[in-house]
Amino acid sequence: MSDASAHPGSQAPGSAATPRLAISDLAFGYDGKGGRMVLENLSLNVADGEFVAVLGPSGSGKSTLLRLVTGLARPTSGTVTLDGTPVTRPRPDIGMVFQKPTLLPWRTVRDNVLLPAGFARSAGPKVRAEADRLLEMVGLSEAAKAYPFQLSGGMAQRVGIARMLLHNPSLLILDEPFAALDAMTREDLSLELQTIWMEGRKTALFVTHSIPEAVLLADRVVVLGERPARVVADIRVPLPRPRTIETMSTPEFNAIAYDLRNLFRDLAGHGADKKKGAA
Ligand SMILES: Nc1ncnc2c1ncn2[C@@H]1O[C@H](COP(=O)(O)OP(=O)(O)OP(=O)(O)O)[C@@H](O)[C@H]1O
Repeated sequence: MSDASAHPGSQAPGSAATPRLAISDLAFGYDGKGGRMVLENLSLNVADGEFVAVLGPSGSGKSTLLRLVTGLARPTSGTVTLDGTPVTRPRPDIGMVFQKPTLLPWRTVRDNVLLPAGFARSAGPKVRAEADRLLEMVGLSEAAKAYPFQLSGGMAQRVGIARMLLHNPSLLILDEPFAALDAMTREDLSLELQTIWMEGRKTALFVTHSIPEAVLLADRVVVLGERPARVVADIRVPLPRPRTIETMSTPEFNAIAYDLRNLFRDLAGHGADKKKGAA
């Protein structure tokens, strides 16, 4: 099942195709070395321009992994390097989106997009123009002066995506960005994310609980095991791009989704009463 050796993104650091993002022998516990570890022996490489989805049982440490990759937390041991440089703090070339976009309620949509640049008053004209371009790209030009309470969940997440893109990051880190949305909006935004990723030639690491969403978007789906988590499977998704809603009804798509579903059943011990990590 594991396909780790077959893909350039899974080669060792320093090999012919040096990965953009190299996660090496990562360990992390919230209580330090003596406490119960969340991640252990976790290694994962992501190649330049690759879209990698991360699936795993609930509580296995997916969000924790993303916190380490973005520099919001430091590993107990092991390393995270981006373009050969250790990631030790949040940086402008790494853009992040979370399940809830955490918009400032007293600021307009436009100011929320401009938050990383210190709002409209302190941002220069170039950055303000970029915010307007991004708002147009995510279909929110007309809502630029609205406040977060006036937005639907999908609109709010679009603001979060535009904000993530303000400094044109080359690595996108997305933690269940569409989990709180209805099915149709979720599909629309997934395909918009694919466009943003393809047109911007970005690298993406994307956590989701949805097997179809992972297969629709990713070049590779990596699966984390139970806590302390490490990568237990690494599956290539060789479906042509751009993928569409129709892609989801092809036999190739369904075969990959089926394999992943079986893998999850194995991880959860087949029991109907056991918690499931993906749908
Ligand atoms: N700030 C924290 N302090 C202590 N323990 C934490 C903290 N944040 C998370 N944990 C624990 O670390 C483990 C991994 O949590 P994490 O949120 O990374 O998992 P996850 O795979 O993203 O979960 P889910 O799929 O449910 O979102 C869980 O057991 C959680 O209770």
